Amino acid sequence: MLNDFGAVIVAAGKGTRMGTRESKQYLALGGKPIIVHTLEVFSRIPWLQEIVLVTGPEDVSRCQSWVHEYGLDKVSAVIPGGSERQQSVYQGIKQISSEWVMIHDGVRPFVTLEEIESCRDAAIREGASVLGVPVKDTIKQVNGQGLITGTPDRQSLWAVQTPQAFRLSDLLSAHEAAAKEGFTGTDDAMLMERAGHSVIVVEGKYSNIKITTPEDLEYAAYLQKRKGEDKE
Ligand SMILES: Nc1ccn([C@@H]2O[C@H](COP(=O)(O)OP(=O)(O)OP(=O)(O)O)[C@@H](O)[C@H]2O)c(=O)n1
Ligand SMILES: C[C@](O)(CO)[C@H](O)COP(=O)(O)O
Repeated sequence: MLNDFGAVIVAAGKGTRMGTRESKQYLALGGKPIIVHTLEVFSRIPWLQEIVLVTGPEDVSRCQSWVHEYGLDKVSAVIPGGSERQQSVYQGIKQISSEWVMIHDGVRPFVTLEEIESCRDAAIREGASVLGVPVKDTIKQVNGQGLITGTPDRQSLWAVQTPQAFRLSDLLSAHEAAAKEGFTGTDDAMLMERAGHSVIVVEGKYSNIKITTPEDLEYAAYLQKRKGEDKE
């Protein structure tokens, strides 16, 4: 099929910055695990062919049960990830059979269909795309002693989110090159940039938060409530 898309949802992290005993992607939000909310958003996308869910090795079976319990029929595989996000993504993309792939963090449950479609359209048009938002703060470069060493021009700074969308073959090669060179990046666009690809940023929304630290949970609860009210 032309321009067919799959998604890899990565959820194999330990949530060290959250500090809860249960990894953050399994914490309940409005009565359901955060990861289920994220999977539900992608499961409702009519043009998406397949979803690969990457979890911690010890969580594969409970995630498989949620896939059945919540009727997440687009999930084609639930597989174990690696110790770094990059390894988890690589394991996931090896299972994708579509021409294009979107990578999304399992802990970004508030992404909307509109944002996902903007990201998809930009990838088809430009070859690779990521969602992002202009930074609101002034950003400083600071050295190990706490001294400011620079203030980059804010006009050029964006906080990058997921999804990030790529041609599968390009992303596989970029991951393989990074692994060969021992490079670890914090997102997939970084690997594509290193491999010489142009990646376009599509303006998303500030509400597409990555649930990372305890204060994010309160904001997530607020966003979830607002989402429920919007549906009423
Ligand atoms: N080895 C890893 C590390 C991260 N992730 C996933 O990548 C996403 C973004 O990562 P982050 O928020 O950094 O999650 P954690 O690694 O779990 O958090 P921390 O860095 O605080 O430990 C999350 O959905 C996380 O589960 C993953 O699949 N495999
Ligand atoms: C991919 C990402 O969500 C973009 O903001 C982010 O880079 C993940 O990195 P983290 O530092 O592991 O949260």
